[in-house]
Amino acid sequence: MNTNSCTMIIFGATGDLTLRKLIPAIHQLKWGGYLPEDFNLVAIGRKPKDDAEYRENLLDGMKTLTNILVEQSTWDYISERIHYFKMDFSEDGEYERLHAYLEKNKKENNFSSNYLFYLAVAPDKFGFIVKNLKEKNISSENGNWSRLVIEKPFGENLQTAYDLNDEIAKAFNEENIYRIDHYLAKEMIQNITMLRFQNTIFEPLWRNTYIDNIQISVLEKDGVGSRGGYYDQTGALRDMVQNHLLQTLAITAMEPPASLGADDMRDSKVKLMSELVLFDPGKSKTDVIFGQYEGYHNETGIAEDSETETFAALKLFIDNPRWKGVPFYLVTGKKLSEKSAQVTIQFKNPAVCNASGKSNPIYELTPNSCANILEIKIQPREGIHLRLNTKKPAVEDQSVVAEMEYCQSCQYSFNTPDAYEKLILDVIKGDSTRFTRWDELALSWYFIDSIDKKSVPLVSYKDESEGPQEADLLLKRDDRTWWFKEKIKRGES
Ligand SMILES: NC(=O)C1=CN([C@@H]2O[C@H](COP(=O)(O)OP(=O)(O)OC[C@H]3O[C@@H](n4cnc5c(N)ncnc54)[C@H](OP(=O)(O)O)[C@@H]3O)[C@@H](O)[C@H]2O)C=CC1
Ligand SMILES: O=C1O[C@H](COP(=O)(O)O)[C@@H](O)[C@H](O)[C@H]1O
Repeated sequence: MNTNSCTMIIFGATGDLTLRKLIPAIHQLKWGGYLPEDFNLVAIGRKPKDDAEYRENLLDGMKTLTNILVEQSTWDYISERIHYFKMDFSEDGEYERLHAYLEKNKKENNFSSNYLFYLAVAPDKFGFIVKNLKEKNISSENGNWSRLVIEKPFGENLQTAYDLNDEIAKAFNEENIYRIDHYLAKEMIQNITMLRFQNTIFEPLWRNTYIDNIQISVLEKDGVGSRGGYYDQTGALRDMVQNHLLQTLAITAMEPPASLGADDMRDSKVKLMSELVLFDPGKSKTDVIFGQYEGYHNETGIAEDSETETFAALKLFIDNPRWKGVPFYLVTGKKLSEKSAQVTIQFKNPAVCNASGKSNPIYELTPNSCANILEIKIQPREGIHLRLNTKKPAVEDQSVVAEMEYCQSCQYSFNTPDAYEKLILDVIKGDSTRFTRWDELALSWYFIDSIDKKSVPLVSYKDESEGPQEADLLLKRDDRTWWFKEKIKRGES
């Protein structure tokens, strides 16, 4: 048995995720020499196509939707191993055909008996597919493995997430379930752990004594595109905040784990997730802002009277001694003026700045520009930005801000693997460190469910703007500003 050989079976293989992320990731894995030799991909879609047409669609998608450089011999190699299987996965009867197809290919074409099932489908389809995989006995035998990769969002709220988890647990053991959150595989999100725990200058300051507030912003330039049907049922809170933003928050704010191993890391994140609170759940109205871009109703698949939020900003707290009193501001939205993601840690003002303000000749800075800032840049540019106060070289004493920039993507751009490459390889190797455990997920839903969505008014914002003004007021009330806006003003990436 070759544990690294694999037959990957993608449900939803004609969809956006497969085109934009999964196939490019397979291409890059092969190009980098990481794809197992014994690899085949069964691509399940309901549209009538043959292999040649499907492979052509994938190649077009890679060329037009991604910026990867398609290498001809790499593409020739993987495209031969991609097999289109027409199937309507909402029909029970179809699974017997799939079973027979896999068995036949195992015998005749040496397909590996290690199965990687990838559910790149709308969340309401997860349970049905998994139930049928189990009932129709589509799994590996004789010491081979069957692993299940489930996309996000995992459920629509705490209850449906529980129901889904129960359904999946009937078919797969926890160690074979890989709940994906691709932000966990982004280089700079992983780097947060290194930065905190491998630099003596940060960890002692990582607490309310020294930190004023933390901001996590994930902004997107694109609108909903071809995903209107899915997105309109989901909204920004469930599409982005429940998973990517809360996971980023957990990694930023968790207590030091006992080790950097999968379970210790996840134990620390679980503890943190259990401590998330809105200042006052009754205050969803003021501490949560929902927006919708003006052109949203013109997108395909959007209900005429849709009130789905495409922008969400919120202020929350972590109820533990380390973070008591420190607000965390989260923001995400579509159709904004730029695509970027960052975590910004604003330290407290130095005493001299607070005490004297403009009357002190040393500090002619405004309180905002006085604060030390540590910015972890996740995308598009990966890196770290640190803002320090220094003395301006002059006869008189004056301070000046020194902006220190480390551009990681400038140094490593060609070698940095995309998140999906790392995640697919992790599944093939059986390493679940970068995946979400059930208890983390349940707690994140518990927090999201505490937001009284109905009490939050929906405001409109201009396409390609910086979001609704109401989001500014959320910080202005606290005498603060969004750091991502400061960056846009200065034209930084
Ligand atoms: N797109 C992205 O950037 C990201 C997506 N995700 C997650 O990935 C999952 C998939 O998203 P995405 O690819 O965007 O969704 P799409 O709507 O683009 O794709 C869904 C796919 O499922 C297929 N499908 C639907 N019903 C059936 C059926 N009964 N039988 C066979 N095939 C069917 C569709 O086929 P058909 O074309 O015939 O309708 C389509 O190929 C979601 O859970 C999403 O949250 C996560 C991160 C990023
Ligand atoms: O999970 C999702 O993520 C993408 C954004 O991912 P990124 O890696 O490009 O930042 C988002 O567009 C999509 O709506 C959501 O489902």
